[in-house]
Amino acid sequence: MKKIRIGTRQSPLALWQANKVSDLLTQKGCETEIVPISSEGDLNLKQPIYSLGFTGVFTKSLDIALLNDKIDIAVHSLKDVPTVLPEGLVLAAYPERANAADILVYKSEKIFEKEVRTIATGSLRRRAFWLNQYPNDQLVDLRGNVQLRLQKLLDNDWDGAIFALAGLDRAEILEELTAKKLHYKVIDWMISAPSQGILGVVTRENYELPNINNTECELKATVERQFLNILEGGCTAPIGALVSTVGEEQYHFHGAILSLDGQQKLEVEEHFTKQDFQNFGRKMAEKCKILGAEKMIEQIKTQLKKS
Ligand SMILES: NCc1[nH]cc(CCC(=O)O)c1CC(=O)O
Repeated sequence: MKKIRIGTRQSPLALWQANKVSDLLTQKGCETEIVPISSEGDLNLKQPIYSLGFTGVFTKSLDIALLNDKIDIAVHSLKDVPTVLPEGLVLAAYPERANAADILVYKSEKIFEKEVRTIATGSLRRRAFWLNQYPNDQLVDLRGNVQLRLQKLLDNDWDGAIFALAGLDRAEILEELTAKKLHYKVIDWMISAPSQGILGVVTRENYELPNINNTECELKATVERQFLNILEGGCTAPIGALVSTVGEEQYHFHGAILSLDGQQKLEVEEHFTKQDFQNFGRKMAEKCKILGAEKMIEQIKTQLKKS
């Protein structure tokens, strides 16, 4: 059998993820080769992500490598993968999900007593959720891979920054925080990004990938991404969605859309069973629309165009 060429971004987190998929394929008896490729989202760190002008800032160069047959599969953090893939490419496997939570990394326990905090994040969703909870806080933009972002937190006079627990865990940085005199806490009231923590493997449509899929992850990803796809319709909006397992073939959905300033929040929450998962993301998105989500999206689009 031919070697499977695994395309990945070059950040330590991306390489960890690619190696994870490589191990799974090796266990299936395949030979693999890691092919690092740089992405627009990694090269351009000056502009906020949403202002780069297209979705897929982290995935585009890997999509092109796939379509040009330079690689056989691309490994991504699924939350970076747009809900609609380029013609000819498909999501072929969802191998695992790490903890989906967002965490606050901070410098001092006094942060919780302050009246006004300065919090760094590059994510519209994290910013909006944070402002919803702490309307007086200052939010500053923060870009770069997780190592770079941690360094920027240390170099600046900010109180804290928000990260995906999965990212710090996989890049093996959680253990390093104490040595850097940093603390962290799960932000349990923040709804994570659709498919946060899930690994996604993209291939060409006709490519035969050995089975490394995890059907539980696929179910969760499908529901969360369907919710996102139907609500956002091609814009970048503060949207959270998380499916949790509550029993055998029993799940809980929690989703929300917020205004950019965090002042408005539409939240939906419901249980469902495996039998109903195919259309459940859509059902929850329609429920948000009835509550007024479309008007919020229009406002967000207008505000983002102006900024
Ligand atoms: N946009 C960057 C990105 N893409 C995926 C992760 C973390 C891993 C994951 O959520 O799967 C991160 C870092 C972060 O959000 O702090």
